[in-house]
Amino acid sequence: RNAPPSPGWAMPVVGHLHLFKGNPIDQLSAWSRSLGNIFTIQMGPFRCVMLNGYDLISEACLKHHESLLERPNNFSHEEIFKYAGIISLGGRKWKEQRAFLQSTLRSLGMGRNVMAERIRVEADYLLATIEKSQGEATDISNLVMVCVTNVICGVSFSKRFDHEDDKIIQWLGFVKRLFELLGSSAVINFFPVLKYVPGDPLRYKELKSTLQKMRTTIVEWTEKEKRTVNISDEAFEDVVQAFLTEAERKKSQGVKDTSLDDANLLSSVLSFFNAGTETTANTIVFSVLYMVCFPDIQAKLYQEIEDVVGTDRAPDVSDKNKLNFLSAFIMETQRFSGVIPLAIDRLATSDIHLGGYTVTKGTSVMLNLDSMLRDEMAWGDPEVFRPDRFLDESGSVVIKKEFLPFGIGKRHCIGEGLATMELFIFISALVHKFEFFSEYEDKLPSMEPNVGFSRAAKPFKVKAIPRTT
Ligand code: HEM
Repeated sequence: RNAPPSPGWAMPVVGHLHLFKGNPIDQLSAWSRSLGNIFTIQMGPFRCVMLNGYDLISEACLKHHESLLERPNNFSHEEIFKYAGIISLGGRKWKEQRAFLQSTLRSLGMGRNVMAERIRVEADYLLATIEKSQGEATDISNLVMVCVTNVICGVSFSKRFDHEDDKIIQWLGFVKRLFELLGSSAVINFFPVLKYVPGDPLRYKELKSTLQKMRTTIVEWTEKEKRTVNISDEAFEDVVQAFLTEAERKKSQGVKDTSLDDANLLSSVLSFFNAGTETTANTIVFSVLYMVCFPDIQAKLYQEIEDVVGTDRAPDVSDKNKLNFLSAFIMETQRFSGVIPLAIDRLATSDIHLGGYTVTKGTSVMLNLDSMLRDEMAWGDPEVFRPDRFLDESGSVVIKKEFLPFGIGKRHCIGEGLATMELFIFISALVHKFEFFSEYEDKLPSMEPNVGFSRAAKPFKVKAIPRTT
């Protein structure tokens, strides 16, 4: 039925899974080169259409948005989110959840700017902890992960943990193990019957118990029972308080059919942790890696801060519009690292006509964000790290339409504002405070990333030497 082309013969049961060779993201890019920007792959029982390039992705997300609101019924939505919360909901319930959370996050970032305050506190802790290393080679990735996790704890339920606190160390252990277990049991996504294999060869039972521990921890942290809710309160300091107040308000108005309930509160907060910590932490760690690998760029970043802000204080959000090279560097870090290569999958709920083909109802639709961030036509030399590509001749910031690391359309990343603020505050504080060097005199760390659900820098250590002012 005028379906987009596929890479070859789909075997019974496995479909095209047998054709994947090496890194799956590279394989998908290779197929887009041979088959074009739209193609079909059968992954076990799931028929998926892969979209590449700005034209098709923006057409799908902007013009056909209403047909792509739902998520497919798959393993991760079922096991991680139990089909609840902002990431997994679809249709009307998703619209309500999204509108509420979006306006709450926006309010937290305005006026007194509770968000910026919380990020600043974490940035100060990060600098102080790195300084304790006294120039010894250190892997900063865990430290950064604790700081961005604390930001999500603060924004969600006004909590922060000391870096040595058992609770946060245990949480990071869960997160690390969750990603490993999602890898080992991924095959269940395509063959659900494997859940029932005796013993636990695919670590499915361990996955379920890890997720249960994560949910219990979040319930504990939100301290719902201890909170008092007053529906006339307009001001709030965190998402949980705003959520409970709005839920109570709806109840008092007799609204019954609402997604503002306990199950969605828990899964939405869990979504913030799952979508908003590794992504942000990995980007910050990549920025330090690139500073080490490109000392001239690192020097230029510091020089700009010295010229525009001075050396007495770290930049704050009000300086952002004057620090054009820093903004360009952060965007190039996001483009070059491509922390999220594929957006979160969607389900076509009606037939969609795209690129001369028909995407039939019931198909999963996957958006290859990498195909835009590394588009040769758009960037010329996408394989080169060059922040200047985001500046014009007069030094003003220019952003190409293909720069979409947070996705596009109504279902794009809800945390974009928070993430952008975090990247600016953390990265500018690091540049201002330290000069970073490779662990070795004669060798730079590898820029080749580890690829899983997201991209991360391969483990590396840096020497952080405080700037003398
Ligand atoms: C550098 C950091 C981040 C990157 C690169 C990133 C990227 C993305 C991308 C590509 C998507 C999918 C968009 C789509 O399907 O079109 C997404 C969705 C999402 N992100 Fe982020 N994200 C980041 C940080 C955050 C933060 C800090 C939060 C915390 C609030 C967050 C929460 C979410 C949620 C809840 C969704 C699902 C939205 C929905 O389904 O409506 N993200 N993100």
